[in-house]
Amino acid sequence: MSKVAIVTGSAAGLGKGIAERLIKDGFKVVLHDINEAVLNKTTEELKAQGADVIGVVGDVSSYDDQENLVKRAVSEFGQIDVFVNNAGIDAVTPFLKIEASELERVFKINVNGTVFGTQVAAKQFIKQGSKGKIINACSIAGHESFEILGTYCASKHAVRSFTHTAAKELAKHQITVNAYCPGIAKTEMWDRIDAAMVKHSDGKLQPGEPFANYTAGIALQRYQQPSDVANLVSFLASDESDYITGQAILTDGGLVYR
Ligand SMILES: NC(=O)C1=CN([C@@H]2O[C@H](COP(=O)(O)OP(=O)(O)OC[C@H]3O[C@@H](n4cnc5c(N)ncnc54)[C@H](O)[C@@H]3O)[C@@H](O)[C@H]2O)C=CC1
Ligand SMILES: CC(=O)C(C)=O
Repeated sequence: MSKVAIVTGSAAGLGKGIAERLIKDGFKVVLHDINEAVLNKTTEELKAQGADVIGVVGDVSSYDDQENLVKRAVSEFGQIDVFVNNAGIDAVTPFLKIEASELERVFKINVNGTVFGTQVAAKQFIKQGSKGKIINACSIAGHESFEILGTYCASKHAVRSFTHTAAKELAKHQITVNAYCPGIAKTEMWDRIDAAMVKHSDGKLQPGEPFANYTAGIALQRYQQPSDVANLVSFLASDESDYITGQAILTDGGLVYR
């Protein structure tokens, strides 16, 4: 029987790449995103390629939406095996200008979203009496704290911490919890980060320069493709990773060394 994976924030970017790879690996996939129009487009695109997918609209920062996501997955496909907490947002602000609204917005999605996704997935795995795999989007920013990315970095450090705690508590149910930590991938997220870094540079940086500066530090001398990230998630979603839990694994072409 085919396994079932849920991937949040999978209408575009890294989440879409992960969904495509899991489909190739033989999974039925539940796509999920807050952006209904793009989600519908991606769902139709993948169905047209023969994939067994459904799309569910929702906001990861809402526990009810996450519960509904699992309910929809189970009613459509009968069970779940893998839950990828991929959805996340960025923020670029000099430290002295960080406001409460930014902290709340970013933590609600990146941290609360990951915690709620982990909770609803784990409850379903326990109900099924099956093993399960929870895979979280962390980042190089969950291992290192970069200038003017303070809120984002703190949220990803929190994701790494919750990955450790959840792994320890859920291991007795044969549920593993791991995280993938990408480096610099040219998705819409980095387009936004680049534009914001230019805005905060007082005319010192031109569009494209922040991205170029970050990628210049990559040992393998190229920026990341969604497929690079998906390769790691594919492994973490497979039985091959059964003896790995509580790890936040870097996939960054050689940028941050831990
Ligand atoms: N792009 C990069 O270089 C890196 C990205 N990451 C992480 O990987 C994950 C994916 O990043 P990207 O694909 O680059 O981002 P992206 O911004 O290009 O795409 C994110 C997707 O998530 C959706 N989304 C946003 N808020 C949501 C919410 N509240 N509920 C449901 N869906 C929501 C968006 O509509 C979008 O389709 C994020 O957690 C990000 O922090 C980590 C390291 C590097
Ligand atoms: C987008 C991201 O995760 C960075 C800048 O590390």
